[in-house]
Amino acid sequence: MNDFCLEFQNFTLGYQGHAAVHHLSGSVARGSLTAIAGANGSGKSTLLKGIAGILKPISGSCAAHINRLAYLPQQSELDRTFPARVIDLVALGFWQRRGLLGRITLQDRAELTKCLGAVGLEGFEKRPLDSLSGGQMQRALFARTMLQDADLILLDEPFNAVDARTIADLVMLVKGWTAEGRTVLCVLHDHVLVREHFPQTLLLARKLVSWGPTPDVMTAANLMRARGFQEAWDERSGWCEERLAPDGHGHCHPIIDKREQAVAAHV
Ligand SMILES: Nc1ncnc2c1ncn2[C@@H]1O[C@H](COP(=O)(O)OP(=O)(O)OP(=O)(O)O)[C@@H](O)[C@H]1O
Repeated sequence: MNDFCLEFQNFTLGYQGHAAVHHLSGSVARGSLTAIAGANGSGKSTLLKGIAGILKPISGSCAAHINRLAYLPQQSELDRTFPARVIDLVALGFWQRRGLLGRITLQDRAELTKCLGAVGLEGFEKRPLDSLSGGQMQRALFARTMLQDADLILLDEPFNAVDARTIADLVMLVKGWTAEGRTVLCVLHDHVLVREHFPQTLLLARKLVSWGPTPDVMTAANLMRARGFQEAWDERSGWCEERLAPDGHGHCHPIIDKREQAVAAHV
């Protein structure tokens, strides 16, 4: 197997032909734990959606050398009013193995109970989802992720609005996954958490600012560069234009570049 789990080549993603992540190239090592950091609107969720295949690239590619992928979106994207119980949500983790209409075996049931125990939700099987606290919901989603038995796990702000104890428990689980050889990419806003627990960081400001070992990436200079790029990038000027090159191939042209250079020159 390839030592790399993901390989990006000029990977460019966006909406309605406008790029939100520009020309990303590089590789993610198998079994690595990477934080994806950046300001609001810097393209972090867009990147995860591109890796998960929910969003098709405008240009470039992302080669995933994996068997199974698990993607945990932001909680705000989930509908908790759906009349379902914890067991129904967590059992969805089996669908890649059993199919959507597949029967859950006794062994599956035991595995599910074990995963609920691992996230501290023993006995919660029959609780309706809308009765869970934010932290309990996040624990249930982590249990579902565990059941997916994926070799690439994408987490979008999994520690938002959960207390310190829940964060500590969930971080332990994530570290356990990478110890098992799984690769984890995690969108995070909390720089303290990033520095403390994530060996690798990818810092985005719609384009790549820096990527590598966390102490090398999370420097004051890089964070200032990221902020500078982001501030320069207002909604009007931030979009890429899809242009046709003379050979007829579409090309994503970041019209912000001159403004970025101007801002970067001042920081
Ligand atoms: N469905 C969509 N349609 C159009 N534009 C979108 C869509 N989703 C995101 N965008 C835009 O793409 C840009 C990047 O958004 P994205 O959600 O990836 O940022 P983010 O770094 O995850 O932000 P946050 O930290 O606020 O969650 C933003 O300008 C956003 O408004």
